[in-house]
Amino acid sequence: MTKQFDQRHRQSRRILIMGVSGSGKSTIGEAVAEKTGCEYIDGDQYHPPANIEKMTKGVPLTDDDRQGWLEALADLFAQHRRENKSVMIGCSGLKKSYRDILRQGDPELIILFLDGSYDTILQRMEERQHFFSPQMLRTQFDTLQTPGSDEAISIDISKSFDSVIDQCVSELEALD
Ligand SMILES: Nc1ncnc2c1ncn2[C@@H]1O[C@H](COP(=O)(O)OP(=O)(O)OP(=O)(O)O)[C@@H](O)[C@H]1O
Ligand SMILES: O=C(O)[C@H](O)[C@@H](O)[C@H](O)[C@H](O)CO
Repeated sequence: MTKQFDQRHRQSRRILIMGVSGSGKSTIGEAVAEKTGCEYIDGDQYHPPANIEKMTKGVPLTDDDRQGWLEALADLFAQHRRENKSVMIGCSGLKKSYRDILRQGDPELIILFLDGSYDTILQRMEERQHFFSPQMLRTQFDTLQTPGSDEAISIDISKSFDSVIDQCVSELEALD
């Protein structure tokens, strides 16, 4: 078991946990946030109803559909930064330009990229109940602009659930 962060000796920080649909943002993000003592917010909660309706019908979102949603998440990062509070937000953040919008909320944003293959993620998606259909996974990979090591910390999600959580926690601890 990885040790908990000692909150007394650490600055607050804002963390984006990103990756295609089904990469584990909600499940891994919530567990990592809990272990590191920070709040977790699922970006899906901030989609306007029209976006959810579109995805439920199997229609991928466009840049325009995502614009206001990304701005709302950037505002959340900014609010936490102003209040000197830590937060982790799960958001696909597929394109560099999307991550640039999110960084407007915090230029020092820490990014964890949940990196996995199409086949691994497809299998996991097929085993869950969710409004986002596995048939749309290909479009997520088509849109994804993989962040380099200068932009994000890459996490290998092919491993077990606990091992992925431990990877995330140790990477964050290493930043302390
Ligand atoms: N390392 C892992 N090993 C096995 N299953 C995993 C692992 N990580 C996540 N999962 C499972 O994969 C599925 C997808 O994870 P999750 O719903 O957290 O992804 P997500 O990125 O939040 O998806 P979405 O963006 O569509 O909401 C879940 O059923 C989750 O339990
Ligand atoms: O940018 C996008 O295409 C969307 O954010 C999707 O990735 C969904 O929000 C989500 O991941 C499905 O639950």
